[in-house]
Amino acid sequence: MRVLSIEIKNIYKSFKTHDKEITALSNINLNIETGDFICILGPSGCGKTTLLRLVGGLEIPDKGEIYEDGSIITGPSRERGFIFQQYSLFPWLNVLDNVMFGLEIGGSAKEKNIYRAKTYLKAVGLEDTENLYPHELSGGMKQRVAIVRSLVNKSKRLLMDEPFSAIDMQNRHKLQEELIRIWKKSNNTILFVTHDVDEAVFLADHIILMGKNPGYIKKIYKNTLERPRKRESEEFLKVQEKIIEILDE
Ligand SMILES: Nc1ncnc2c1ncn2[C@@H]1O[C@H](COP(=O)(O)OP(=O)(O)OP(=O)(O)O)[C@@H](O)[C@H]1O
Repeated sequence: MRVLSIEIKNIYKSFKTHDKEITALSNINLNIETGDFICILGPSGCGKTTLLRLVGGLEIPDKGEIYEDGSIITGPSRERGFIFQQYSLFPWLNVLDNVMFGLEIGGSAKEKNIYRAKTYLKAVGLEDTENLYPHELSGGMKQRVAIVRSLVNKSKRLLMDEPFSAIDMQNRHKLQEELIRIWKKSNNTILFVTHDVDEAVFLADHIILMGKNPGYIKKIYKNTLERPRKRESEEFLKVQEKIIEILDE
């Protein structure tokens, strides 16, 4: 049986600026099942980041509720690991300490966490970087460390806001493949904001297509392409075309 992980009910969110009020999101409803890979796709300003921040508990809705495992989200939690476009590592800590930040620092729990951290770092090809500092890493390596940090923190949900957009295409594709591998193993629920159709089609089970003024959900597209997905396949291109068509409507 599939279990609901996040339930978004009738959400409205606006922001006041010095001279006007902007409605960022209007009447958003969405059910996300445990283990689902969701991509949120839409034009600039349609409220993708706002929606992710609401789920993260970093913003409070004006109206409506968001539930996590049946309880209303009222603030941030370790259950939800946030990964931003801007690298969110502490520059004064090395890779291992960044990954371990916030975890128990004593006794057998520490030993276990170090073991977990090292195992995950190895899984994403970062086993030789434990003692390096963020400025010594590439953008892709920094995002891998941020993902590992969420996993070591046992976040059941990863909230990712255009995490690979500053990374060159070849490495971006590699990171997408790694993320799929990690996701399959962990059964995490992932919400991934992107403005890149190719990325959404490659990653998502469900693509949330948004429109703007004010931000709303245009369509929830169920992406049934078989995995591993091949960008050059006819089916992949067809889904891409379909998505672009809906966005342009
Ligand atoms: N803190 C804020 N104060 C005022 N307005 C805001 C704030 N955050 C977001 N907005 C406005 O809400 C709307 C949605 O913004 P949001 O960043 O969620 O969109 P987005 O789809 O993520 O855009 P992009 O793809 O450009 O990152 C925009 O009009 C934006 O200007």
